[in-house]
Amino acid sequence: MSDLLKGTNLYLIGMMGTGKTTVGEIIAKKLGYRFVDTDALVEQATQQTIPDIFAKEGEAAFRQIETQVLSQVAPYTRLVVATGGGIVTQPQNWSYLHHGIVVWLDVPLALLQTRLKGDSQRPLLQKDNWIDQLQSLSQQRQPLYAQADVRVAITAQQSPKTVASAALVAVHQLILENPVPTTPPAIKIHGIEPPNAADQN
Ligand SMILES: Nc1ncnc2c1ncn2[C@@H]1O[C@H](COP(=O)(O)OP(=O)(O)O)[C@@H](O)[C@H]1O
Ligand SMILES: O=C(O)C1=C[C@@H](OP(=O)(O)O)[C@@H](O)[C@H](O)C1
Ligand SMILES: [Mg+2]
Repeated sequence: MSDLLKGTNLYLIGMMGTGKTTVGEIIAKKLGYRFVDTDALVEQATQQTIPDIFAKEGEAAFRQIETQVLSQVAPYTRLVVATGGGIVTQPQNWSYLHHGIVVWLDVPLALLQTRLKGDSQRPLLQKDNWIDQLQSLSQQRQPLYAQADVRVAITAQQSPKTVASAALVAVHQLILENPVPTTPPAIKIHGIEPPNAADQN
């Protein structure tokens, strides 16, 4: 499986609470890839927690840092990247996400509510009507998550390990259908003929 991926990064997307951070680490171990989490990288870069960044600088500032972190991660290979749930909302982020294979962890709203009840680390949910907010964000983002290469539909019975296996099966299937090229395809720039692919080796 690792061979078929040829170092291509996996980006996990999905709503808060779908398990991107938890499952991403397991997938990375299974693949012999490194694991990174954009939220952790944002916290490392700013030396602030996510709740503090939202409180002191606001969501727009957080999104800018998130994009910067994503852009710095994208040139690396052999990574499983757990993203923050809102990464899909910034169109420029997609140019980085599409460097790799984008995997959507899709969890029913009711299950997300169970997992996120009492959470204090997700600033967007720190309000009395957090369930409405979760539902509204999920609805708004649905078409964005649907731009993923692969969707993994998750039920309450699936442990993180089972979800990781299901995600890898789905990615494997995708690669069998669309093999990752060994060399990038030649690009034609301003009418100049690309060199013969054989000459590039
Ligand atoms: N498959 C699963 N089964 C049960 N609990 C899970 C599963 N995946 C994640 N969780 C739990 O749900 C919560 C949110 O998981 P997390 O990995 O932080 O999600 P995300 O990074 O997508 O917001 C955590 O408490 C985690 O332990
Ligand atoms: O959905 C979102 O907008 C957010 C999701 C969080 O990450 P997780 O999806 O890992 O919880 C974190 O980036 C921040 O609180 C904003
Ligand atoms: Mg996370």
